[in-house]
Amino acid sequence: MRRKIIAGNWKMNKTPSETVTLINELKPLVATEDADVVFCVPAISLTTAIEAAKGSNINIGAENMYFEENGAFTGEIAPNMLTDIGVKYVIIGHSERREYFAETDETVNKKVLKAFEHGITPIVCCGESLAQREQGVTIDFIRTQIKIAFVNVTAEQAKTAVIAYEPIWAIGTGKVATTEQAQEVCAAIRVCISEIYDEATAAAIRIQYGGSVSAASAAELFSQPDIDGGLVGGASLKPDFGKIVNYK
Ligand SMILES: O=C[C@H](O)COP(=O)(O)O
Repeated sequence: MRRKIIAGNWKMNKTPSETVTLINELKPLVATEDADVVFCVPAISLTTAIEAAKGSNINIGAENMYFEENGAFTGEIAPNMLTDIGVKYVIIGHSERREYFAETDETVNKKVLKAFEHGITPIVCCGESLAQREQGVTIDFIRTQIKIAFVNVTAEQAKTAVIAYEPIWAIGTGKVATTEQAQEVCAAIRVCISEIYDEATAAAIRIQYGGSVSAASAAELFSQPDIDGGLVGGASLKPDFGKIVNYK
């Protein structure tokens, strides 16, 4: 039985001081022993967030990371800068990074490899556009994203990875995928992982759904056989996130 993992993606929201306030507010609400809870916060707030989350079950993750060790990459964050302060998770290849910051399947793969090299768990994002869904190419597209993201990743590494399936048309739109749509794609991702590796790897890897997850939709989504939790945007900034984490 896979352990659920419910992560908040704060995106570009909250200053460092607002971060302390929000973590203190959410701490008692997200307390659970039944799932891993991760808050992915802006880079400038990581240290503050780690300090504020001390003594709680909240893990702190980054929203992005660069794939080089160090050097002339102005504005980027190296993997050892994250591990040095105790960051355990990093979101990689979010659709907003792909759309606005030119990330590609290839850079996603480089970042995934680099995260594993440094012992950081990647939350690898994939997801189709509305046009792709309407063209009937969703599964083909997602399979390509997954296959490239996992090039040269070992089975042992893949077993510890997290994949977030986020249909782009459902992000921040209030238009959550139906439970059937979300389960269908998450199941297809698991099949893809079993083809790349084996059944054991497919059974171990955790697959989240993301896209307008709310307190109202979490229970049904997270009880699907291939959905192991969620990557939550807007609702992760509100007390509602407590209800999502304790969805049962
Ligand atoms: O990473 C999170 C997703 O982009 C979902 O965002 P949302 O819950 O605001 O739709």
